Amino acid sequence: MADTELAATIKAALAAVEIPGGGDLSGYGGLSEIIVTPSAVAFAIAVAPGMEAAFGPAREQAQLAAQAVAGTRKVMVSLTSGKPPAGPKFSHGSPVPAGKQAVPGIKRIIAVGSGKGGVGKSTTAVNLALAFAAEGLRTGILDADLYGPSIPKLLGLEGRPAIREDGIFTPHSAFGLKAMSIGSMLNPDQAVVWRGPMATSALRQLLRETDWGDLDILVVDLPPGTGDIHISLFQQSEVDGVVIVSTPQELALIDAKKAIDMLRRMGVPLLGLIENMSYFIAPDTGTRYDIFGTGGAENAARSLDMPFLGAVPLVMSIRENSDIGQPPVVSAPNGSEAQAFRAIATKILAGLPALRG
Ligand SMILES: Nc1ncnc2c1ncn2[C@@H]1O[C@H](COP(=O)(O)OP(=O)(O)OP(=O)(O)O)[C@@H](O)[C@H]1O
Repeated sequence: MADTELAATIKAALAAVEIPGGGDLSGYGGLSEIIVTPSAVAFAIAVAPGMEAAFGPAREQAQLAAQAVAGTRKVMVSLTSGKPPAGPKFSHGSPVPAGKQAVPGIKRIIAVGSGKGGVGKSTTAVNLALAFAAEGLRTGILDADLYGPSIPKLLGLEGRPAIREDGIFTPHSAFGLKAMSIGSMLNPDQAVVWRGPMATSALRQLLRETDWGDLDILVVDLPPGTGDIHISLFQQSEVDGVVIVSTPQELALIDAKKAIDMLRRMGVPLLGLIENMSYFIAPDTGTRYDIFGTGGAENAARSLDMPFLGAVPLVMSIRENSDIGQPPVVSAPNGSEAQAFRAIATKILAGLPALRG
């Protein structure tokens, strides 16, 4: 069944779920969009404060009704309370929709995603965060790639984050960034097997139970693709925008397009596409080789009607310095790699709406 068809079938099935005060869930204004991904189905029921317990049975019935038609996909139904339901979909300038909560002290959140793994998403996230800090912004980075956390290595973080007496994490400090990663809480060789609810609750804790202080911007390094973590982050938090990293190959771009399509359907603002490992600079001669052709990601961005934010070359020094926890933006701030990341960061900042509150 196509995703849209499945969402419609689930919505129809929710007509059998009665809600407090009369009426059925299918026609209820607080029912969110039903998000269908290859492995999951998620939606939220927004209720007025104090009505959570009354809506509990409806949530359970909704879960069963959706699971009955969702096949092997995992169904996640969350009950959220806050502002009254309904109203326009999230967009800048409009109030925060029901269920989405700003993180106190953090003015802007941008997430870095990719269609497939290994395209340099985490490297980009770290260097963009450092470039924002170099612009004078108080910046944090959150490693939400719980299945393959690489921020500790990229920033050379050592040890576990301190935990205050009230259970709140104190983030690591690295090159002027505040940084949190589940990676610093695991043994180096520990295989991470997160089941969906565990992963989403771990993300919630890392984001909301960390003493970030006052930040102008928090960069979130997402897992590749789209899954539970994305759904949970975008449903629960006000994310100002997502940048997508892709390499120029056709296959990587196809995956990037799929992720972009899914994010659009979640109503997440897309800030633009970055092409990483775009071209190769020979270390001995400095000659540029367009090994994958040119303009692939730029054309893809145009066809997707989203900004192209810039290209980062494939350079040995990026890999070498990243592997030893010395990202180019701080280890060689005047080098061409650092300049490439800084130019992209400037473009992202120019495209962001004014600071919240
Ligand atoms: N522009 C670049 N030039 C050379 N090497 C790069 C470049 N960008 C990333 N790399 C290297 O490619 C590897 C993968 O990068 P990274 O971990 O950032 O990718 P990712 O997309 O976050 O991967 P994952 O799916 O594991 O999260 C790393 O070894 C990194 O140092």
